[in-house]
Amino acid sequence: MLASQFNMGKSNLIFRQLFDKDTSTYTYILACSETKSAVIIDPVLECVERDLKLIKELDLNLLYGINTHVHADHITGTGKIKLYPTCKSVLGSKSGAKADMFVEHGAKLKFGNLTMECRSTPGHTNGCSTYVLHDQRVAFTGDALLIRGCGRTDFQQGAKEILLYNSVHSQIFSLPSDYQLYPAHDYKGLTVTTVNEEKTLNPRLTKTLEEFVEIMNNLNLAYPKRIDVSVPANLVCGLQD
Ligand SMILES: N[C@@H](CCC(=O)N[C@@H](CSS)C(=O)NCC(=O)O)C(=O)O
Repeated sequence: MLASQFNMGKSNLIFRQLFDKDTSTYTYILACSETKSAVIIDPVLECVERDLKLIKELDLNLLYGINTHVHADHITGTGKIKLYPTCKSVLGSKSGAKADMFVEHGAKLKFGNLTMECRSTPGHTNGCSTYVLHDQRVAFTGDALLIRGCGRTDFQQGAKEILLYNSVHSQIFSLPSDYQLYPAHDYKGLTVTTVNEEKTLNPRLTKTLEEFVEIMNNLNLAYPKRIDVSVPANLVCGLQD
């Protein structure tokens, strides 16, 4: 069964998980089935036509284009999606980038009869946010927590291993263990995890803080290929000329 067909708690959530294979990025379309009010999380510029086509086919009314953070590996699609008349771009208040709306830790975003809580989860970047739908028992973790991994901590705002470790433990691992977690990327073909799975199986975040710092300092990842174009564009929300 596809993740998008799971019945997640209350059934008034329309849920679609979309994938960009060039950057291994997940984009999510979420909507209230009663009102058709919708949000899109982490759209990729090159996939905007696909996303808007689906939004139209499902007869949704897009309210928010949310970026979980300022991405370094791809240009966000929110600048282009904002051409959709009712849509406002949304970013965490500590992101240091442009957006129509900034959300603080603890803020609630409503779309139709659904409510999403914003939790600040810095470390990969300063403005990283995780979005939680408590009634549906799901959270969208951006790059803070990946399936059996986590976002790197070696660029943008510098070495932030301790910050990321504390963010994940205090804001994501503190959620009930059955909550499903959807990341912004997966590089191994996985689609979804749970709080319990990551609390017990994550090879980085189950370690002590000292061990975590050591692991993160030895990832030896190549810089994202498109970082030099992506970050400047995303600082202005990927806005189109
Ligand atoms: N090869 C990709 C970039 C891969 C990468 O660095 N991914 C980031 C998230 S996107 S900035 C990351 O945090 N990875 C953590 C990990 O453990 O893989 C490219 O060139 O774009």
